[in-house]
Parts: sequence; structure tokens; C-alpha cells
Amino acid sequence: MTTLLDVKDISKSFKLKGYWYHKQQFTALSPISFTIESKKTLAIVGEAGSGKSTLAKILVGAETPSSGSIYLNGQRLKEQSFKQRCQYIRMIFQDSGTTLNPSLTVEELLDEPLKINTQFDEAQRKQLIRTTLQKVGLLGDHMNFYPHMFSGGQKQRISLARAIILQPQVIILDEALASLDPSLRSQMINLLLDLQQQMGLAYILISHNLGTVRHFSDDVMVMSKGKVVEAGKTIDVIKHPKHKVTKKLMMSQNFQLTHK
Ligand SMILES: Nc1ncnc2c1ncn2[C@@H]1O[C@H](COP(=O)(O)OP(=O)(O)OP(=O)(O)O)[C@@H](O)[C@H]1O
Repeated sequence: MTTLLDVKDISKSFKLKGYWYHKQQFTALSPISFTIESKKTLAIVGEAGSGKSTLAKILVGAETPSSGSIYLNGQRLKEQSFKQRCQYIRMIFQDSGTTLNPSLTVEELLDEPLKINTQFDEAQRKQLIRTTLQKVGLLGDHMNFYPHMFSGGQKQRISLARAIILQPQVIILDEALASLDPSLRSQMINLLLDLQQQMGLAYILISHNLGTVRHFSDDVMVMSKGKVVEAGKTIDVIKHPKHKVTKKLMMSQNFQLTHK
């Protein structure tokens, strides 16, 4: 297997407001490096404020890193290349479904990225919207519906359709499954795993739920205060956690007791 995404020494410091003579910096991310192959899922777990979302925003190009570089298929991604990068690396949030513009039909919602990023004519775009909706378990005719006509789980599928319509290579799921009830969550995980095989996708799963991490991810990175404190195969880290932060996360979810 070859490396799809190669993240090298990415760091981020924020300038804190203050007078010039005592301006301070806050390090949200210390240099972090990792790689992901296609068809693999890397989970990122950690306490609140450990830097997970900052890392995700840097990966999609919404935040500029203070140092480091990102390579996709060996090509270095330019900084602040949000438009170019969003074709290859897409993100789905916890509340993506609720942030769908209520005044647009599903067709209009899915057409936006196609109009911006492709040269397809109207008929080609319509056909692609139809097949993409079917890929995520919705009907082609759903393109004429408005977001309020769907349930929470279906809205999350529309967000997924919008994420995959440009044939990306990496999808970042930032707590994207958190608001779904357990049965919808497992349906969504199965759908994501099918799409991963079909499309060769790599996922970065940011999740507080270790059950989801265990079912879904191949590798895991545990973060604390902007640093990776433990990383490895998910099964090994969960069976034999070494760092106190990992142990604390597991104990807070009664994980050791039920999943020895
Ligand atoms: N624009 C900003 N300016 C200053 N500090 C910031 C900014 N964005 C994030 N931070 C700080 O960086 C740290 C990491 O934040 P981040 O949102 O990445 O954490 P997280 O692990 O995603 O947390 P959560 O699980 O609560 O979403 C936090 O202490 C946060 O307050």
C-alpha cells in the first residue's frame, strides 16, 4: 500500500490579544506527523481543546499551519488553497445536516460544488447528483426535495453526498456521527465503509466515542494539549493503553470494563 496523505510536522500557534509588549502565543498544535493510506481510517481522539479540530481545519485548508507541510499522493498541497484542496479533502461536521441551506433543494445543494469545481454541463451534473444520492442510500428523485423534508439521519446522508460528489480522496468526519442514535450510527458506519471500498477513500475520524473508534478505525492517534501522546493500531491501543490520557478516556466511557 502506498501513502495517500502524508502530514509532516504540522504545528499551529495562535497570537493572543494583548498589548504589543506582552503579546503572547498559544500553541494549539505542537509539530505533528502522520500518514494515511487509501481505504484506511485514522481516528483522532483526545480531551476537549487538545487540538483535533485545529488539525482538521489545517488539513482542509481552512486554517494556515504555523509550520509543516501536507502531501497528497506525493504532491505538496499549497497553503490557503481551500478551493483546490476541497476537491480532494472534504469535511463533514456533527451538525452538517442542520446547516444545509433550507431554501435550496437537494439538487441545488449538490450542484454548488459541481458548478464551482467542474466543467460538466447541466445534464451531466443532474445525472451525477442522481447517482450520488443513490450511492448514499437516498433516491434520485430526492433531488427535488428541501432539507426540512428529511430526517436527521437522511440529512447527514445529504451532507455525505455533497462530500463525495467531487470524488475526493480523503474525508474528515469531525464528530459527524455523534448526533445519530446508535442504530442510525451503525447504518451510517456501514455506508461509509462501503463507500470507502468502492471509492478508495481514506477517512480521518474525530470522535469522542471510543465504541465508534473501535468499530470503524484501523489506527488511532490520542491527543492531549496539542501533542500526540499515543498512536498505533486501534485494536492494540484499546487493548493495551499506555498513556494516562488514553486510560482516562477509556475509563470515562467505562470502556475497560466492557471491552477487555
Ligand atoms: N482561533 C483561535 N484563537 C485562539 N485559540 C484558539 C483558536 N482556535 C482554537 N484555539 C484553541 O486551541 C486549542 C485547541 O482547540 P481545538 O478546537 O482544536 O480543540 P479540540 O480538540 O477540537 O476540542 P473539542 O473536542 O472541544 O472540539 C483550544 O485551547 C482552543 O481554545
